[in-house]
Amino acid sequence: MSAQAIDASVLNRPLVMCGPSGTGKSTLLATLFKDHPDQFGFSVSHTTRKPRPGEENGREYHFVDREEFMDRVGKGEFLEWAEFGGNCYGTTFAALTALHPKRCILDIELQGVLQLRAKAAQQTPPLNPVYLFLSPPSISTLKSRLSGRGTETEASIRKRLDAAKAELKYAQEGKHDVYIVNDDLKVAGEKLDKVAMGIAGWEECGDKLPELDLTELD
Ligand SMILES: Nc1ncnc2c1ncn2[C@@H]1O[C@H](COP(=O)(O)OP(=O)(O)OP(=O)(O)O)[C@@H](O)[C@H]1O
Repeated sequence: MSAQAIDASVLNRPLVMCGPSGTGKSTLLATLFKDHPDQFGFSVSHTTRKPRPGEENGREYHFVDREEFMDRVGKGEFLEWAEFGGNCYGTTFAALTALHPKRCILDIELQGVLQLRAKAAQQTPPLNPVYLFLSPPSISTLKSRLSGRGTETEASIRKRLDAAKAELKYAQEGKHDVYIVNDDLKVAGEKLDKVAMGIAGWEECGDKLPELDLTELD
């Protein structure tokens, strides 16, 4: 545990990790979780896709059929949901509550962030997430990280770059609480640590969003 003052009230606020695919969210979160075991929790999402070998209901996902999923959508249980490739995916408010007293970390895409923004304040008790945007230092770095990861096809990289454009455009509106530029992994990691642990001064420890030319993503 850090010797610095911790703002306890902030730990009740879900931390929403935003940022384009390939910026380094998973890499930084893996270090955060390793450095602070049992302090944070990732919510288990619901999906209508079939479990893959080795996946367990309630661990990787809550696996449900479309009828149940839509029933839950109708009841307003999801803080965000979307359909990808013919399957539905979403996060319920209950999945967040289940993590208590661990601080909940959400890694969601722009559409999810927008839904969460619209619904969070209406919950009882109201949810007051901290929205953190992880920015690449440049568009060329983002591209090279995405292709360097070796996990994506050309088509999937194209899709991710299109989505990155929307993510970055939205970030430029200045609506996130904190921006961190992931240039040097260690420096970015220290900042994420401060924000996630709610260490006094976390709101001011971020970076200025770099001026990125989004046409480089065309
Ligand atoms: N600061 C950094 N310097 C150099 N390479 C980095 C840095 N941060 C991340 N990377 C590398 O960039 C690639 C993308 O990182 P990562 O998979 O964490 O991105 P992500 O934002 O979680 O993407 P997705 O949303 O698709 O899961 C990885 O190969 C990772 O090792």
